[in-house]
Amino acid sequence: MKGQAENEGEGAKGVGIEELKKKMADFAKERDWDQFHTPRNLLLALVGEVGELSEIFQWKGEVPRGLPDWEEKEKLHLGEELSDVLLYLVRLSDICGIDLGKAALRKLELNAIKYPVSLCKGSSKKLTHLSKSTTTTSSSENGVTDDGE
Ligand SMILES: Nc1ccn([C@H]2C[C@H](O)[C@@H](COP(=O)(O)OP(=O)(O)OP(=O)(O)O)O2)c(=O)n1
Repeated sequence: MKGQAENEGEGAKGVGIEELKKKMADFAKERDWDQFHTPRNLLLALVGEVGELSEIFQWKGEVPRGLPDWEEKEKLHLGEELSDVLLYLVRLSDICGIDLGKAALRKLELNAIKYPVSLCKGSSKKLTHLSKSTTTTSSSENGVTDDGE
C-alpha cells in the first residue's frame, strides 16, 4: 500500500487486533470482496506481501537496529509492507475462525516452556540443539511440537 493515507501521522498507540480485524472486515464488505477473501487467497496474498517486505532488505546486508541510515521514505515504505503482512494475517485468522490474540498469547506461553531461561539465556540455538539432559520435561510433555521452528 503506497501513497498518502488520511490518518497518516495521527499516531495509533494502543491499536489492537480486534480493531484491525473489524476494519479489514468492513473494507472487504464495502467492496463485496468477501467472495475473494478465502483462506487460500489470503494466504497467497500474505506470502506475496512477505516477498515485498523481503525485497526492501534484499542485498542490503545486515542493517543496524532502528535503521538509522534509512531515509524517511524508505521507512514509510517498510511500514506499509509490514502493515500489509499484518493485515492479511489478521484477515486470514479471522476468516479461519482463529482468535489470533488468544492464539498468540498461548503460543508465547508455549515458547516460554519450550525455551526456559535457565537453558537458553544468551544462546540462540534451536531446541533440538540444546542439551536435553538439562531439561526436566520433554517438549512433547509440554504440548510443544518439535517440528515447530
Ligand atoms: N483483494 C484485496 C486487495 C487488497 N487488500 C488490501 C490488504 C493489503 O493491505 C493491501 C494490498 O494491496 P495491493 O495488493 O495493492 O498491494 P500493495 O499495496 O503492496 O501494492 P503493490 O503490490 O502494487 O506494491 O490492500 C485486500 O484486503 N484485499
